[in-house]
Amino acid sequence: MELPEKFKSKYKRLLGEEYENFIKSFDEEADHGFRINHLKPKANLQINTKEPIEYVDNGFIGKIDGKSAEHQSGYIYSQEPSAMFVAQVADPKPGEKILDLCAAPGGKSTQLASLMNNQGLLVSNEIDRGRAKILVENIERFGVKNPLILNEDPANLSKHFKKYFDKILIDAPCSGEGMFRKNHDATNYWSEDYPKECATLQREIIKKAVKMLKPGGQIIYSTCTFAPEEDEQIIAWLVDNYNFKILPIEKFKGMSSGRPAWANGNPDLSKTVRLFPHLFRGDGHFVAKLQSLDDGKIGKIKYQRSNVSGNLKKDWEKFNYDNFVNFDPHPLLKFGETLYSFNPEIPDLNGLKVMRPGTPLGQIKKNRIEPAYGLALEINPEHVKNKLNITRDEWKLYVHGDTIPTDSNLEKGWYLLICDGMSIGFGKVVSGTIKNFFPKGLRFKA
Ligand SMILES: C[S@@+](CC[C@H](N)C(=O)[O-])C[C@H]1O[C@@H](n2cnc3c(N)ncnc32)[C@H](O)[C@@H]1O
Repeated sequence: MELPEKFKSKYKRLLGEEYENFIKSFDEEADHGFRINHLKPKANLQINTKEPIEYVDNGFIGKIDGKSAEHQSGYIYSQEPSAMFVAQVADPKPGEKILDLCAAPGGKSTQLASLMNNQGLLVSNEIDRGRAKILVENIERFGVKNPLILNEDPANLSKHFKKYFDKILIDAPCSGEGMFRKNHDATNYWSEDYPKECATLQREIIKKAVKMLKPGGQIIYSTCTFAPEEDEQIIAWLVDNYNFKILPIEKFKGMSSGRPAWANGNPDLSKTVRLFPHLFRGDGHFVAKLQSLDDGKIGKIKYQRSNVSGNLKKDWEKFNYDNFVNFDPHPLLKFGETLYSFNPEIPDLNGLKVMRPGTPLGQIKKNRIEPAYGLALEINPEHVKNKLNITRDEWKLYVHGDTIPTDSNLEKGWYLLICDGMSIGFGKVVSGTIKNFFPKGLRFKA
C-alpha cells in the first residue's frame, strides 16, 4: 500500500526495529469481525462462529453479510476486532449511567448496551446529523431498550448533564491511521500536522466530557490511530490538567502497553493499551481508562416528564390490549407523531437535539396507533399476541417492501413477523395478504 513518506519516516523514527513489521502489516488484508447480540432471544442463526475472539464473549473473526436476516434483525453487528476491545475496557455495570459521546455508527454503543443488559441508562451522542441517523438505525436494529440518542455538540450536551455520568466513552475523532488498511482513501486526509490538529479537537471534547462526569466516575478514551499526539500525549495532558489517575487495563494476546517515552515520560502511561496491526489481529486502536479522583456531589438535574394526554393514553391502552400481553412500557412520551417509552432518568429534553428519546412504541394516527418498526426489534416476542413465522424467501419480499401472500383464514390484525426465530418487523394481515410495514428508507434487495 502507498503510504505518505512523512508517515513512514515518523514511524521509522518512533518504532525502530519494529518498523519493518509495522509497515508490512499495511499490505495485509484488513481484519473483519462481528458480535452476536445477546439482548435478543435465541434464534437459528446462519453464521460461522469458528473463530471466537478471546476478549469478547460474543465476538468472532469473520465477515458478515449486511443483507442477511441476521443483520437486518440486529442479531449480529459487524465490528472490526480491535474496536471491540474498547467497550470491554469500559466494563459497564448494569444500572450505570453511561455516555457514548462520539457514538456513530454505533459499534461501541451497541456493545455497551449488550454489556449493560438493558439496565441503567445509555446515552449515545453523535455530532454529525447524517451519521446520527445511521446511529439510530443501528441502535434500533440492536433492540436497545429506551436508549437516548442525541445529535449534539459536546459543549451543549455539557450544559444539560452536569456531573451526571458514571462513565463516559470518548471514542474520539482522530487521524484514523488504523483505518488505512480498510479505507485507503483515509491516507489522502493525512498530513504531518493532521494528528496535532486532531489533538486540539480531542482536548476540547475531553474538557466538555470532564464537566459531565460524576465525581469518582471514569473516562474511557480511545482512538483508531497510532499517533502519539492523539494517544499518550492526550492522556498525559489530561492527568496533568485534571484530577484523574490512569487505571490499569488487562491485556490479551498481541496487545502492548502505551509508551511513556512517546509523551512526557509519565510511567503510568504504560497502563494504557496499544493494539498494533503487526502484533495483534486487528487494524489498530489505542485505549486508556481514567478514574476521576474528585469527590463531591453529583449535579442537579431536571428530569423529563411524561407528556401523554388522556386521549392518547386511551388509544395506547386499546392498542396495547389488542396486540400485546403483559406489556407495560412506561413512562410514555409523545415526541413528534411517535409514542415512546423512555428512561425516567433522562433530563428534560428541551434544548437538546433528540434523535430518539427512547423505544418507539407506535406511530400516532387519528384515534389509533400503528406499531413502530423499532418496537418489533426490541420487544420480546412473548409479549406479542399475534406472531407469524415466515421463510427466508418471504423475508426477502419483506425487506424489499413487497406484500406477502398468507393463509386466508388468518385473523385480520398486526402480526410480529419472525424468520428462523428472529423478529424482523410488523406486518398487517388483511384477507390472505401480509401488508408490508418495513420502513421505506430501509428497504433493500437481498
Ligand atoms: C471514531 S468515530 C466513532 C465511532 C463509534 N464510536 C463506533 O464505535 O461506531 C468518531 C466520531 O466523532 C464524531 N465527531 C467529529 N467531531 C466531533 C466533535 N467535535 N465532537 C464530538 N464528536 C465529534 C465523528 O462524527 C465520528 O462519528
